Amino acid sequence: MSGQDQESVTLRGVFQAFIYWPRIFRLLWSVDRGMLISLLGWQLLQGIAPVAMLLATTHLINSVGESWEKGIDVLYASFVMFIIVVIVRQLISLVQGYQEGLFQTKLSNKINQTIIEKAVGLGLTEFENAEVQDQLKRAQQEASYRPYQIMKQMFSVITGVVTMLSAAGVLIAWKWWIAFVLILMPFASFISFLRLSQQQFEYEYHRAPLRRESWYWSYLLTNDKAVKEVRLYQLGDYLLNKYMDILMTFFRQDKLLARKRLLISLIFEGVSLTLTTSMVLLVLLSAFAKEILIGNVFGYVQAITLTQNTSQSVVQGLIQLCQNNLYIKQLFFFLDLDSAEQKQLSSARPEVPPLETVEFRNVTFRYPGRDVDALHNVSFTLHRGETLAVVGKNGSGKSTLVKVLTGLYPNYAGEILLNGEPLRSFDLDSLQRRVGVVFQDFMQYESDVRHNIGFGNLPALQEDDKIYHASEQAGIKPLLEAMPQHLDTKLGRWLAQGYQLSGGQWQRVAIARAFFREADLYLLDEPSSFLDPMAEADVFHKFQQLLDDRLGIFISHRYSSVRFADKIMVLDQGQVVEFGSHAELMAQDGMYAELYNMQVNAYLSDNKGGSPEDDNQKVAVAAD
Ligand SMILES: Nc1ncnc2c1ncn2[C@@H]1O[C@H](COP(=O)(O)OP(=O)(O)OP(=O)(O)O)[C@@H](O)[C@H]1O
Repeated sequence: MSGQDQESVTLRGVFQAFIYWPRIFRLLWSVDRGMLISLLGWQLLQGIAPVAMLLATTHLINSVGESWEKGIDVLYASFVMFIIVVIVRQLISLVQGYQEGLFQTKLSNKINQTIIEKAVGLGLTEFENAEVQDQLKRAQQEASYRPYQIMKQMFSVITGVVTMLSAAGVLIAWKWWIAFVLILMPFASFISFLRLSQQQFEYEYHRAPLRRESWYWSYLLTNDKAVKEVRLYQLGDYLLNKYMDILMTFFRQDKLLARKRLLISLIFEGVSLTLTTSMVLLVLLSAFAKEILIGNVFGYVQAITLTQNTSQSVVQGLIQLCQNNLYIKQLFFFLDLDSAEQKQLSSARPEVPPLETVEFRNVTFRYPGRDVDALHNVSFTLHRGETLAVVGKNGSGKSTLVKVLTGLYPNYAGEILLNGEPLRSFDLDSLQRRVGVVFQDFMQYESDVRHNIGFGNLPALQEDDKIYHASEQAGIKPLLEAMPQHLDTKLGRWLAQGYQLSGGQWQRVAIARAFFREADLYLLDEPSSFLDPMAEADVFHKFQQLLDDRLGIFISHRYSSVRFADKIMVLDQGQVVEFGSHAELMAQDGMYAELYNMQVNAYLSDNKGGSPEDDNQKVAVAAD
């Protein structure tokens, strides 16, 4: 973790975090300045209200005695004034509550939007980094309410100070030192409580990875995808225990803190109660000695408790402000993350022109934290109208090649050239608009068919003919036509009346999504892993047609499809070990020929005596 984070856990860091206040103010201001100003106004009035109540009550009680001499009108006048103060106070509180609720929602929406915008802007390597994920989690967890709390606490400190000073004013007129003691007393607890808050923050800070882990266990226990394995392997109790272990760790820490807080509170409450009761006794004795009126007994006792309570709440407010400072720092820390990858790719650059050639020139890429290259000196050239099949064992770098080519991992060495110009010199978005891709771990969107396919080309989302055309190319048009609401049929299990598809059908939807994009370059990463041999042959046939004047790269372990590609590249441990057409590679009798023959022989030995049908079909069945 960075030095900045460690620093925040010290007491000095608590105060240093006040530097974020101007930013918090700007944030609050940007949400709704009018509402912010009026909330501040209400808060000031709220601060004066208790003392106005106190004075009105004192006046009311004293007016009883006055009315004996001056008549009943004096009493009525005080009573009316009292009622007005009560009504105004209630009204202020209601209006303030209403506005606060609205403002809180607006603020929380704005912050969540800002966090998500930041997360979306991160590069893939950054996004896959566990530390960045922890920071995101910390920011998300605190963000929706901390800035609001800070604002509320600032307000309540202001209100508290106004109330405290006005209540103390009542006492100063009588005995100034009482006000002085009452105001200063709670400040003695400031450092102890602050340390406690700091400890709580430290616990919270280190909880981020554990929270993610606990979230994952609970996700496995409650998600419909995981439920089959969890049931069958009887993982339920084991996972639940893991989940509960984490929760219990949190609970033990919280309990320890709660005990400390109880102890400190007991000590300070004891001292403060002794002092306050002594002062109340002093008021009573003064009344007994006829130094003050009965109405003033009420006024002074109220002023003592009000001053004591408000100075205590001012101190509590300050402590919470300091504590929230620490949390808010996490939010800004995440928002200030320097996304090197995005910067590298998002500065103003020319658009990618229609693609004619794609060339890899000695491309090398290594994942962060790894000590071997996932791609090492990979070179090849592909022209418009050609298809390239990439084959190789598991972990040989095939999927990485797709991700590097689409700009998801920009930190590669060597050069990727588009029409002879470096990929890095182009605008990334414009490249991605020219690419249709099916990832190995393609998405299954819990939405309707229209969106599942339409996400491939959002501007054409409402163009039913085009969606049907893409679905035809992916071989699922008859399925869509048979669905109850056709393109508006919801897919998956999360939504009500969701229509669940088989693995292969989902994969074809993903293929339709890629085909729906009017792309120059299609990248299919094991697009037939879930498909039956007939479906696979059908999809590849359509793929070849689609690629008539475009570029296509597909990754497959099924040699029945691979053999028809114009070029075949064999990767082994990130390096190109063979390159050529099917015939050329078979003639070389190297790794490709070995893998190809292995699949054919496996099929043939399983089907001895069967009629010699289409060779393509045999290999397809043998594959995977
Ligand atoms: N996100 C990642 N972070 C770190 N290492 C990764 C990541 N993805 C893949 N790797 C590593 O990079 C290497 C190449 O992985 P890649 O997914 O490109 O292989 P592949 O040829 O597509 O394998 P498969 O046939 O199993 O799909 C592997 O050693 C893998 O462990």
